[in-house]
Amino acid sequence: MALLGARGSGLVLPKPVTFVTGNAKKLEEVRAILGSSLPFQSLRLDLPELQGEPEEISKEKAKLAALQVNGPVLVEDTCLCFNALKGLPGPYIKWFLQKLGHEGLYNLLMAYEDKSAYALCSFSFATGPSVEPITFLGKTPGKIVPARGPTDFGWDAMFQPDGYDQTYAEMPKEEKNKISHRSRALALVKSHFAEAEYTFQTNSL
Ligand SMILES: O=P(O)(O)OP(=O)(O)OP(=O)(O)OC[C@H]1O[C@@H](n2cnc3c(O)ncnc32)[C@H](O)[C@@H]1O
Ligand SMILES: [Mg+2]
Repeated sequence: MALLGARGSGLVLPKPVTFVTGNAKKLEEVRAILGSSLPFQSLRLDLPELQGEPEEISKEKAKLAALQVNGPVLVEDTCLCFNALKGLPGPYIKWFLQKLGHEGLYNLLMAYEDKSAYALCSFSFATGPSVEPITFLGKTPGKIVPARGPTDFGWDAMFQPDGYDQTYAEMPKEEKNKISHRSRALALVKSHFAEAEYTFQTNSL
């Protein structure tokens, strides 16, 4: 056995971290945001869509992923929360978007003057299947608008972050990645890894 990344005095992990998601667009953003700062591998897997509070959903997702991978995993769950609807659709946004589309989602807010919303990303990291995951939250406030821009990533076209006159979909990717819910949560993930100084075990041939 040899140790990789042997700068650390932290916990030795049996394998590299695997980011588990069924969403190629998420993976693309996670790659762009992390760059070479936190090496990881990815596994395309549709984990169950759970119910509950965002942090709990994310933690449960990490436990399920760690069982599949049998090693360290990173997962995330994303919510889109309408303030007028007391945070709904929240973690159920995937089904709302799938059934109602952008227009139907916007129409949910027709009866309300308050179009404010926030995007919330909950990353969870588990070092293995029998270890309690740690969660990192990132939130970006904004408002819900009729769809503008490309519609190839979820609800990007209908979310306009505060302080911008473009929707996430209209912004250059680098701009979204600077201020997004995902990048804010990943900044905390990065700090955690910097502090924890994990080292990774690898088989040396
Ligand atoms: O396998 P996982 O990682 O769960 O991928 P998913 O697509 O099922 O994702 P979620 O369960 O977190 O559901 C979130 C929904 O919000 C969408 N979404 C996630 N991040 C987004 C972002 O940054 N911008 C726009 N839509 C996003 C995503 O396409 C889903 O419809
Ligand atoms: Mg999902």
